[in-house]
This record gives sequence, structure tokens and C-alpha cells, in this order.
Amino acid sequence: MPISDRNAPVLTAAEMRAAEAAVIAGGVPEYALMQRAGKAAAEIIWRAGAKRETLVLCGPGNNGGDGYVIAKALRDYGVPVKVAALADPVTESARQARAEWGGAVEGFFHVETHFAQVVDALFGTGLTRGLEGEVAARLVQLVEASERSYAIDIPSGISTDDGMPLSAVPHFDLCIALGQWKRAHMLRPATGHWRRKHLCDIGIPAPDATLFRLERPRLSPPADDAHKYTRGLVAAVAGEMPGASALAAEAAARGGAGYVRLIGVQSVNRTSHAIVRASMKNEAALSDPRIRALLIGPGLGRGEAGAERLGQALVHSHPVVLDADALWHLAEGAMAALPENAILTPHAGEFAQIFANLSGLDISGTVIELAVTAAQSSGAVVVLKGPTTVVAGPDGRAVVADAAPSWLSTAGTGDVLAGLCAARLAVTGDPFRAAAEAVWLHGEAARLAGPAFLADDLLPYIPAAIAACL
Ligand SMILES: NC(=O)C1=CN([C@@H]2O[C@H](COP(=O)(O)OP(=O)(O)OC[C@H]3O[C@@H](n4cnc5c(N)ncnc54)[C@H](OP(=O)(O)O)[C@@H]3O)[C@@H](O)[C@H]2O)[C@H](O)CC1
Ligand SMILES: [K+]
Repeated sequence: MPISDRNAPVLTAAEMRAAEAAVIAGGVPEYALMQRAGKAAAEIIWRAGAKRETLVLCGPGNNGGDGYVIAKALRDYGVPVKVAALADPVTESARQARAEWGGAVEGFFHVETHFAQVVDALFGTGLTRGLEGEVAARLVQLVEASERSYAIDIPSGISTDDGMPLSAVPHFDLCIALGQWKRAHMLRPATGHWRRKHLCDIGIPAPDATLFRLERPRLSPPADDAHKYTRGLVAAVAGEMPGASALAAEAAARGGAGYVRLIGVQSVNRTSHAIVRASMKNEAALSDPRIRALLIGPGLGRGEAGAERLGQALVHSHPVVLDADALWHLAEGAMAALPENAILTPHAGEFAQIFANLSGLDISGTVIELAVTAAQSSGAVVVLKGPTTVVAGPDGRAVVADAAPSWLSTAGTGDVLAGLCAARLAVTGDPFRAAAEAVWLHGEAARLAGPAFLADDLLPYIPAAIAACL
């Protein structure tokens, strides 16, 4: 189940093949799908490149088959096209596509090197190993010599399921994904091999997907009769470095919570007066049954005092967001104390520290497998933060955020994200939805803030990010 109908599925190669097989079993021939794919890709290439001379590189499988369909469609648009094949077609559909192209097919190593446009239809989801050295080098040469380049489905040499290059892979202007997004379309380092990507819908639904691309969520304004408690009370517990929890608390207030209480802080410069302070000694402040989300970790400290505060905070079993130093203490053994609705927001280093030591947990794989395994083993929603952030739930669902600005790699942005997670948890009561919304709002606030911001600068952009979702 996607978290909203805006979230497109992201498939493995095997899931894509299964989805394709289901459509074929339903009566659509494979060749018809190839026609749809090739024609859709050709239209994009023609719109981008008009009548620039184009070289289409075709491999032996159905990716190559798409290439022949593209070549024919471009020729029909009046584009001067040449085709160069690495090998003869080995599938029935690719043979048919080559027959319908009907034009000359040149040798991959013998065709001239300089073309305005190059289309890579050598290998797609059927890649089983890296390209031979001289094949990869020739592909790089042809693509680099062109003015524009297009990778059909996946750049040849990129492994579909983990986004890793298995041989030298050039950089393309556009990656044209066919049917559905595949994992490589979301994962680094693959995502560094194109400037833009585009998905062509060719009528292949993906019914059983568990991984989705994070898209703009739909949010609602507060109900007509809302008051601060019905909108959600967030309690943020401070620690040794109160500035971090204050930043997170302000992000929570901007992120839609009706009331934010900052507990255990003596003095913080410049915190909004709307954020209510309370002492750690005031037990009622922490046990308050109206608390819909407890936030602890930013600036907590790794000493005894931090551990003690975490223990005090978890006693009440409020829905919780655990970040930063709270995760550090968690790694020291507090995992069992997690309440039912918990969100953990580790970056890669914290993630390794928490989950590496859990016995029997296989933490190999891409960030997707890591986050899903961690969520399933901990029973919490895991937000694995990084250049590609993954939100995973204990039920195996995950969303991947592939487009966050790299300017987010600055101190304090994690505190802002934790505050947003708490706000959305207080508002929605659903930790998976909350974390996905928070990651999107965080990325959007960063996009709006532009380059070289401080984490504090994100705060005034959060309302505009929310406005984009209403
Ligand atoms: N999924 C869909 O709905 C549609 C997909 N289309 C396109 O089809 C490809 C997938 O096609 P497939 O034939 O499964 O695979 P490829 O074309 O990617 O390549 C398979 C052949 O290549 C050989 N191979 C694999 N790796 C290498 C390598 N490094 N060097 C040389 N040869 C390689 C492989 O042979 P083996 O030796 O491994 O047995 C195959 O012969 C998908 O990406 C889409 O572009 C449809 O056209 C539309 C619907
Ligand atoms: K390709």
C-alpha cells in the first residue's frame, strides 16, 4: 500500500519482470510493450533533440529491442538516425524490432565516433555482469563525444537493484525509465550518472510493490474546531546542548504541532516565546497524557545524565522520536524499552552503531535493505538519513527520497528533521506517514531556502513547504 496515490512504486529487476509477465499473461504481447516503450522514449528524444543526427546503440536483449523501435520512430519523425549493434538480437521481440527498423546496422566499434545525440540501448534490467572493458570504454567515448545522450531504462553497466556500476559508465543527460521506476533510479551512485530522469508509463501496473518514491504528501489544515491540544502536543526533552533541542522544538512548532513544550532547559537564547518551557523536575510535564509525540536526542549528551533523561522520558510510553544521542544510548541497550509508535532517525554512522551489534541482523545491502531490516527488527519506523534518505516501517513498506538538496549536509539539519518528525507524529498519529511527510517537508524547506543555508534558516521555510501540500 503506498502512503498516497502520488507515491510511485520502485521495483527490483525481478519485480519488474513479474509485473511485465502479468501484463503479457493478460493478453498484451511483449512486442506491444516494446513498441509502447520505444515509441514513448523516441518522442522524448525527438522533443529534446529535434532533428539532430542520432546514433542508437543496440544490445542483444529487449533493451536493444527498444533501441530498434526508437530508431525507427525517430526516422519516422524525420531525424537522421544510425544504428550500431553490439551483437545480434537474441530475443524474439528484439529480432522483430530489428526487422521493422529494416535499415543499416553498423558495427559497435566501427561506426564513427561523433554524433549530436547518442542513445544507449545496450543493456537494461537484464544486465548480469559488467561490460567488457573495451565495450565500456567505447560506450564512454561515444557518449562523451555527443552533445546529448540518453540512457534507455538504465545506463548500461549499472546494476538495477543496487545502483552500482559494474563497469565504466558514462554520464547521460537523460535517463528514460520504462514502465516503472527501478531501484537504480533512486540509489547512489547510479543517480550521479544522469542530469535528469523521466519515467515513461507504458501500462504496466506494479500491484505488489513495497517500496515507493517519496512524493509531495497531501496535508490538511487544522480542523475548523481545532485547538492546540487537538492539533498535537509535542514534548521535546533537552540535554547538555540545549540549542539543538530548541532548534528541533521550533521545527516541531512550524511543522504543524499545536503546542510544543521544551522540557529540562534552563536558558536558550532566541527560542520562540510560543515554545513553553518546563523543568525536568515537573513530572506532570513529561507524564501529561495529552502528549502525542515525545522528541528526545538532539543535544541530549552521551553521559549519565542523558541516559537518565532518556529512561525518564521512555517510562511514559508516549509515541516517540529518537534522534542523535538518544540513538547512542539506544545502542547501549535501551532498544527493548521502545514504545509501539516510535521513529528512529539515524544517519549512517548512528545506524551502524545501533544495528551492527544486534545479533542475527543481516545489515548488508543498499540503504533500502538496511532501513527495512532495521525497522522490522526494532519494530520502529526507521528514517535512515543521508544523500538518499529511506523511511522504512516494521511492516516492510519503505519510501525513498532521491531528490533532497545536497546543501542539507550541514550541522543542525538533523535536529530540524527530528522536530518535523515529532510534529507530524503528533498531528497524524501514524509514525510511517509522519516520517515520510517530515522528510519531504525538510527537503522542500531546503529547496526553498536555496544554497548555503544554516539549519536555523530552514525554519521560516517550513510553512511554505506545508503550503505546497495543502
Ligand atoms: N520490463 C518491461 O516491462 C519491458 C522491458 N523492456 C526492455 O527490456 C529490457 C530488459 O530486457 P532483457 O532482454 O531482459 O535484458 P537486457 O536487454 O538488459 O540484456 C539481456 C541480454 O544481455 C546479455 N548480457 C547481460 N549482461 C551482459 C554483459 N555485461 N555483456 C554482454 N552481454 C550481457 C544477456 O545474456 P547473458 O549472457 O547474461 O545470458 C542477455 O542476452 C528492459 O531494461 C527494457 O529496456 C521492453 O522492451 C518493454 C517492456
Ligand atoms: K541502457
